[in-house]
Amino acid sequence: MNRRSDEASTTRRTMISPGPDQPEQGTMCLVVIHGEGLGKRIDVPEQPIVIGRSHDADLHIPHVSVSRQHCQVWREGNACHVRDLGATNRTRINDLPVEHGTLSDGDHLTIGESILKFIGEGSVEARYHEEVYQVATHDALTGLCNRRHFIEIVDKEISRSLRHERPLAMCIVDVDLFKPINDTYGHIAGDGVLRQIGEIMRNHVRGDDIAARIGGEEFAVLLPEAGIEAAGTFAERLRQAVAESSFTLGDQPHKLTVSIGVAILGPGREERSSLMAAADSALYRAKEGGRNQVCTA
Ligand SMILES: Nc1nc2c(ncn2[C@@H]2O[C@H](COP(=O)(O)OP(=O)(O)OP(=O)(O)O)[C@@H](O)[C@H]2O)c(=O)[nH]1
Repeated sequence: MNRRSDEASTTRRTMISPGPDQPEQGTMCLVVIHGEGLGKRIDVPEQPIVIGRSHDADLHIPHVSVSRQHCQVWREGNACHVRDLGATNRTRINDLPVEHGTLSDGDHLTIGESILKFIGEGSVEARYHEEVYQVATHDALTGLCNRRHFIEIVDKEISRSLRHERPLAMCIVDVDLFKPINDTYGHIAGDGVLRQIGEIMRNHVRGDDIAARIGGEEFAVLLPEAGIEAAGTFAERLRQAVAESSFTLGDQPHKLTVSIGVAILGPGREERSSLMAAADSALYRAKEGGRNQVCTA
């Protein structure tokens, strides 16, 4: 028997994987592939949506080269239409300035110095961009929004609340005495605690509320349409839920608490920095007051 046929008779083939799952058919969308807003993605609906520098734009690109209301896009059947809204830097499709045009799969739409790629319906690429965007905007440990994404949402919600004269509240949540947990049980156990607190937060926010991990053991929740009373009630429920939970550390059940600072948008607090500073100083008072409590600004 020659060597070649010997190998052939003993070689086994192992199927490691049948291949990727059948990708879901994505809807048509635009993804920022260059410049400010990198990774942002927006579906193209039938109702026109606005891309621009304004916080009110459906796709907000905060860069000086982008006009406040730069262009509109909408779908009609399988076609994606674009209309320039009189932008100083005219909207371009595949680098040609347009007043009105349609996009085909893979076309580039230039908005100021940002370039968006159009991905037609059913393209596998849409899913890839969704996953990249998810990674870029979420915290890997807890799955909540990351700080950068949270800040973008806060800016947008502040602008919406001021325009419509609607309430907006922010809670900053800090784990009490977390350092001793790390020191006693190690960082991996500490990470497990953060993950569990993230899960409790996810179970408590609803609708349009946004929960985020904004620092090591610091979390935040933005509550659109909530005044001080509603936000305080939410924060108290969250505080209780954490206090009533059991955390396993070193194979033993443990109790943990959080302190929460709450602030609402209002005079002197009409910017992200002042709103966050107010929630932060309320949190400081909660810590000073003995922890495991909610303080409002
Ligand atoms: N396991 C883990 N620990 C982290 C992470 N980020 C920050 N920390 C730790 O979080 C701890 C924060 O401790 P401090 O800010 O001193 O506060 P504290 O012990 O929680 O006390 P109070 O806030 O006053 O109640 C530090 O030990 C950091 O090392 C993380 O991602 N994972």
